[in-house]
Amino acid sequence: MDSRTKGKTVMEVGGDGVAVITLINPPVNSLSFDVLYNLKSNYEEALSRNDVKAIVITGAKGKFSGGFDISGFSEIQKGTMKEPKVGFISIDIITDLLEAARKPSVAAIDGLALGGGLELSMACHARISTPGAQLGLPELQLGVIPGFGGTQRLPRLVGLTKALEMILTSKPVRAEEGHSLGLIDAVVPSAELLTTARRWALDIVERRKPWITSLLKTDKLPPLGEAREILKFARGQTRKQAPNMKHPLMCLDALEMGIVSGPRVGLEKEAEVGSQVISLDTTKGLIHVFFSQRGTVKVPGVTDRGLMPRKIKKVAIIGGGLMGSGIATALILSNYPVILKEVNEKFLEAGIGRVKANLQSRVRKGSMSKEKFEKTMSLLKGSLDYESFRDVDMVIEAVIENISLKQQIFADLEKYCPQHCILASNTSTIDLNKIGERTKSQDRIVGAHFFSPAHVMPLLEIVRTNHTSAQVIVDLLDVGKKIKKTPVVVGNCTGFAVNRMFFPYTQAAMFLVERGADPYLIDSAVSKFGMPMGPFRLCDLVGFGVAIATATQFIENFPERTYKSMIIPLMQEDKRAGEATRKGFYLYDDKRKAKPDPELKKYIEKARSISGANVDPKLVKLSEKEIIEMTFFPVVNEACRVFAEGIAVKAADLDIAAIMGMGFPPYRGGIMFWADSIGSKYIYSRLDEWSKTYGDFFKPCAFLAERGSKGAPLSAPVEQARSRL
Ligand SMILES: CCC[C@H](O)CC(=O)SCCNC(=O)CCNC(=O)[C@H](O)C(C)(C)COP(=O)([O-])OP(=O)([O-])OC[C@H]1O[C@@H](n2cnc3c(N)ncnc32)[C@H](O)[C@@H]1OP(=O)([O-])[O-]
Ligand SMILES: NC(=O)c1ccc[n+]([C@@H]2O[C@H](COP(=O)([O-])OP(=O)(O)OC[C@H]3O[C@@H](n4cnc5c(N)ncnc54)[C@H](O)[C@@H]3O)[C@@H](O)[C@H]2O)c1
Repeated sequence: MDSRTKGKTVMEVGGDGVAVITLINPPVNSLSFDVLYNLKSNYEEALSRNDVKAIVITGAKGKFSGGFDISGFSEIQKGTMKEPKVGFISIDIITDLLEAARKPSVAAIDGLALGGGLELSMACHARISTPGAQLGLPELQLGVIPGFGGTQRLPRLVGLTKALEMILTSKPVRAEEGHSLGLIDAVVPSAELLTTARRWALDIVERRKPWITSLLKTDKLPPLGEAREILKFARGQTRKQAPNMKHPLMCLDALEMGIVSGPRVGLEKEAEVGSQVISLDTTKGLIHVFFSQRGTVKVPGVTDRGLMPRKIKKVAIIGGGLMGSGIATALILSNYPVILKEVNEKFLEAGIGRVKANLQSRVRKGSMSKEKFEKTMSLLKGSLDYESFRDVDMVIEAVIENISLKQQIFADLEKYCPQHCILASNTSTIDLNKIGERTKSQDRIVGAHFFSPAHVMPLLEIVRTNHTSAQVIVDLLDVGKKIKKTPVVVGNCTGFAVNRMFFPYTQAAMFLVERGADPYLIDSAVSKFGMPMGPFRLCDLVGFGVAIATATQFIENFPERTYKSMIIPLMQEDKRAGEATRKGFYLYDDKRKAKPDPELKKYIEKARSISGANVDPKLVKLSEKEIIEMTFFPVVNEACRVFAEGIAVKAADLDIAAIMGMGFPPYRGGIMFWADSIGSKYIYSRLDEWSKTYGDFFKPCAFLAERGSKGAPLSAPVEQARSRL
């Protein structure tokens, strides 16, 4: 293969008259333009050869195709690649050359057929798949739309309602379900895939099997009036669930056009819309997230050294509270045997009970069978001492946030655990060097910072000190992958990456409220921006105890940029501690529904009199845009510090940390990507102005000042010398 080309197809013609065209573009046989143009020429050859009666399309190495090559979108966005004529691939090649051919084709699907991969297969005249293969159109998740005919063929194969569900949720179905839906014609074992597909193709030629053109099918489509109603409902839901994104509605336009005006017009609309969505800002953000998420496991100086992860056969967890039980759940769900240690029988029983409850909720929802529940629970053993720690490969400490307790535990672990054992802590804020101070095992001490609830939240911050060995990081990255977390490797400091970014966000909100801004308007603006909830609703959810404990760490470590507000401590004095006490910034009813509380004013006024802050008429009347800037620019400022200090090795890691740890909207690409879309110059000038009026909390850091003065992107790499990793 030419090193400049990305993938190819190969064609082999058998003695039976079947041409097998194989898609080859590792690792997932994505459909790059090179693959697609190769496919076109192979196809033309197959159609012109007299010794070819039928065609089978398949993918190399157990995967049909993961869809269009996503890097192609980035290249088109950057202008480094020219987009082909609108409709050239979907209409000229896939429809007019392939589907309308006078020789039939069958798709032989192993492993997966996603996005453009499934769309290509739907243009074939039959589809044979192996069991368990994943079939789906996940394009909306990337900010694009199914653009190789998927908006037209999927509803015609599986019906409008199911097609909408698959497209709007981006969720794939397994081959067995695909078979019952009519998407797949037969499911056969891997070893029989090609022979069955070849035979099927010849049977179509011989008219022993039907020659089905998906685009012309109408039997699964509802009558027009009903279809319009279904689409109207889908539009309403989409507007509610994705209010800041245009591409899902544009996708529905293409789908509707095909139903109302026929599939050819639908294909044209799909091609037009497909090309328009590529340049949307939200699409740029989502595509950036796709690659950034996969990039977090590439850590310079760690993962490029040829180290192989060691096998972790058994894990011990210390502390079966909220976090320990969640971590245990995540591990046993991925088949790791786990020992859970607690202080006494009562706490141990409670911890195991929490793990059980986590799994039982899956059984109740039907996503876990009773047998699987029993089997999974059998991987968990309780313990009250360290005797059973003698053969564990990794320990994760998750006791309360108390330095001397953690120091004692790590000293004990050094005595009982084998020498190779990884010693991890789930601390949210404490310096890991302090935790390991009483040991000689600094090279195997690492942070494994999970987020609550640990068995649900997708992020794992892997915290590395200057002493942690690369091998330990490689091992933990592997565990992270096995338990289906997205790991981000960060350096050691108070709050690491996520909590450091989180802190100024709530602080800024408190600052604004003390100067007269309405907390409920702030929450509403932040939710509209795309966060799952505003800062005040979040404080209520997390609880004021946690909020105060975290604030204390920040006041101690970063006093020069901490805004000290008394609102939360004053409420806590009055036994208002957030949602758990049914009173915080909001009042909560039995169904946990939040409603504004007029009494809140009282606490704000009292806090204002303590801090000496005055109501500022400008801040009382902030627009939504100004609220977003005043709450998120301080976050950008802190993210810049984290980046400049080398706590994060790549700006894109902070994007993923913000999305998965803070709930920052993925379609904005993450905190640094969003900041660059606004421009460093503007962010710097706003913070600089506020710091002059309101004090050092807003003061732009040196990194932001330097880049802002030049208007340079914040995400451009920091010189290696300054990076800590
Ligand atoms: C006009 C166009 C119309 C069309 O309708 C649009 C589309 O088809 S849009 C597409 C619709 N399709 C989708 O949205 C599917 C997107 N892909 C996925 O969901 C998962 O990657 C998949 C399930 C396939 C494998 O999961 P896994 O086993 O956990 O593995 P992994 O996730 O770690 O990936 C391994 C490597 O493969 C890379 N790569 C993967 N796919 C693509 C791609 N399409 N392209 C390029 N690269 C791709 C990935 O970056 C990574 O590279 P690296 O350098 O090693 O970091
Ligand atoms: N709660 C969160 O949202 C969150 C998120 C991320 C990280 N963390 C961190 O996780 C850790 C645990 O937090 P949590 O919320 O699960 O606390 P928790 O109070 O719910 O649980 C702590 C558990 O540790 C047990 N324990 C105490 N000493 C022990 C010992 N010597 N041996 C065995 N067990 C012992 C306690 O009995 C208790 O059950 C803390 O370091 C915290 O900072 C918490």
